[in-house]
Amino acid sequence: MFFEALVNSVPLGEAGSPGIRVAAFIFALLGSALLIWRFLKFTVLPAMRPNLPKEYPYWIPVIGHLRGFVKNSQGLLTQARLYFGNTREPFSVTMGGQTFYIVSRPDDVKAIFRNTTSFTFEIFAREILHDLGCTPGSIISMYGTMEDELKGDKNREKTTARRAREFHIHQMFPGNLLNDIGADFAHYYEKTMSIEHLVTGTKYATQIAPDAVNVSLFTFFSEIFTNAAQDAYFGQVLRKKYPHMAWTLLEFDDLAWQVLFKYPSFLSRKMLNARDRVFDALEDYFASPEGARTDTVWFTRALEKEMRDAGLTNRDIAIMVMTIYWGVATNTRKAGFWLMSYLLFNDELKAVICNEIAPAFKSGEVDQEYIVNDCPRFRGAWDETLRMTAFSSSVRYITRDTVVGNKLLQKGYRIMMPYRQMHLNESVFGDRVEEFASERFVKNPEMRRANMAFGGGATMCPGRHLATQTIMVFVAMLLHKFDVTLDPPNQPFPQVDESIPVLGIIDMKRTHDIQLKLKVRGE
Ligand code: HEM
Repeated sequence: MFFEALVNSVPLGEAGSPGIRVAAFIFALLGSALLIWRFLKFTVLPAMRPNLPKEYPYWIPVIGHLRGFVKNSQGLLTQARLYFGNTREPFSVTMGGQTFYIVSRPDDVKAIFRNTTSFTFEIFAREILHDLGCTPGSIISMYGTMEDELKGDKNREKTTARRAREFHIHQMFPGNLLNDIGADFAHYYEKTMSIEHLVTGTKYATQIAPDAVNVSLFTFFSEIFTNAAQDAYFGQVLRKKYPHMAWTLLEFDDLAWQVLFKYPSFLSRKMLNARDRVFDALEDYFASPEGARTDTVWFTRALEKEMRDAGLTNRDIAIMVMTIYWGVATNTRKAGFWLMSYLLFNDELKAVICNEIAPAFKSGEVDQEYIVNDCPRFRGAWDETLRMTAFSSSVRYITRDTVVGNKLLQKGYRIMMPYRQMHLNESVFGDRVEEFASERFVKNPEMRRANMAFGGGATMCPGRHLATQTIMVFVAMLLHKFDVTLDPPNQPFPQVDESIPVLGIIDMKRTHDIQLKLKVRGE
C-alpha cells in the first residue's frame, strides 16, 4: 500500500503507465540516495574529520574519477588541485575503487621520501613483476616477504633488490663506473653515426644527397638509444642471435600502458606477444655459457650472480632484467626526443649550444664530462626539458597512520606524488611554468633540486647521471657532426600524448614525429 502510494506520487500526469511510474520512482529514489550519499561523503564527513585529506568529489561510487584519469591524468589532477583552491594540501582521488592521496607540496613530498618506515615502495614493484609473469617465489627471493616490507625499513634485512640498487649506483654514478658505461654508449654512437650506416644499416633513413639523409626523429632516437643500451648491457651474444630485439622491446614499450592498466590478456595479445619474445630472447641469453658473455658492463654479470645465488631461474632472471632494459629504453629515447625538439624549434638556442659544445671535440674524441659540466646553456635546456616532460609519479604505500603537514595519512592507502603537478608550482619555478624557458635553470641552478623528473628518496632513479650524460653526449655528437634541420621547415611542434600512462617521460602523439635533414658538416 505504502509503496503504491509512493509510486503514484511521482508526477507524470495522466500519460504515465504503471511501468513507467515504477521506473520513474526507482530513478527518483536512486537519484535522491545519490545526492544524500554525495552530501554526506563530500560535505558532512570532511567537516567532521578536518584532519583527513579532503576527497575530490565524484558521482559514481567505486568508479570515481577512473575515466578522467585514464583520459588525461594530469588534467584531472590539475582540476582537483584548483578545485581545492591550489593550496597544495594533500587531497584524495578515488579511481576504480582505489583511493590515492595526492601530495605535491615540496615539504610534504620531502617528509614522505624521508620516512621509509611509514611509506614503502616495493609493493608496487612486486605488483608489476607479478603482472609481467614473475613467479611468486622469485618475487620473494628478490624483495623478501610482504610481512617484512610492512615492518618498515629499519627492521629489514638487505634484500636482493636492494643489492641490485647498489649495483646500479656502482655502475652509473660519477666516481664509480659511469665512465665505463658512458664510453660504451659513445662507442655505439660513433659506430652508427655515418651516412653509410644510416642508409644501409637502418630502415628509416632516406638518402637525399651524397652527404645528407632524411630521418624521422623519434624512430631514429628510439633505435639508437635502445641498441646502445642493449650492446652495453648484453654484448654481442645477444646482438648476433637477436639482431632486431630492440624493435621487439619498443613494440612492447608502445603498448606497455596495458600492463599498467592491467588489461585482460584477450585484449592485449600484441603486447603480450612482444613481451614474451623479449623474455624468450633474454632467457636464451642467460642460458648460454657465461664465458661467452663477458663483453658486458660490470652490472649485468654482478646482478646475474646475485640472482643465481638467490635461486632465480633463467626465466625469472630474464623478466627482472627486462624491466631494467625497458626502463633504460623507454625514458632515454623520449627525453632525447624532447630535448632535440626544443633545440630544433629554436635556432638561436641551437646555435648557442653548437658553439658551447665545440671545445668538447678538440682532441678528436668527445669529452663527455665537458659536455655535462661545462656547457651551462645546454645543461639548462636539458634540465628544462626534464621539467616539462616528466609526467609520472613517485608512489608509496602507507604502512601506519602518519601525519604529513597537518593531514593524517591513513594506513593502507596509497600516495601519488605527481611530478607534473610539482613542476607547475610557480612559487618554486617562477613565471610561466607552462612554457619551456631554456634559461630558467641557468639563472638559478639551485632549482635542479626541485626537478623531480628522476623521482626522489630511496627510489630516486639510479640511472639519472647516465641518462643525463648519454643523452647530452649523443645530441652534442649529432649537432657537431651534422647540420640538423627540420625538413620540411614548417612542421608544428610535437604534441604530448596525455592519454597514455608512462613510467617517466611523456610520449608524443605518434602522428607528430618530426622529419629531419642531417647534412654532414664541412671540415
Ligand atoms: C631520461 C631518462 C630517465 C628518466 C626520466 C628516469 C626516471 C625514473 C623515475 C621517475 C624513476 C622512479 C623514481 C621514484 O619512484 O621516485 C626511476 C627509477 C629507476 N630508474 Fe630511471 N629514468 C631514466 C633513465 C634510467 C636509466 C638510463 C637507467 C639505467 C639502468 C634507469 C634505471 C632506473 C631504475 C633501476 C629505477 C628503480 C629504482 C628503485 O626502485 O630503486 N633509469 N627512473
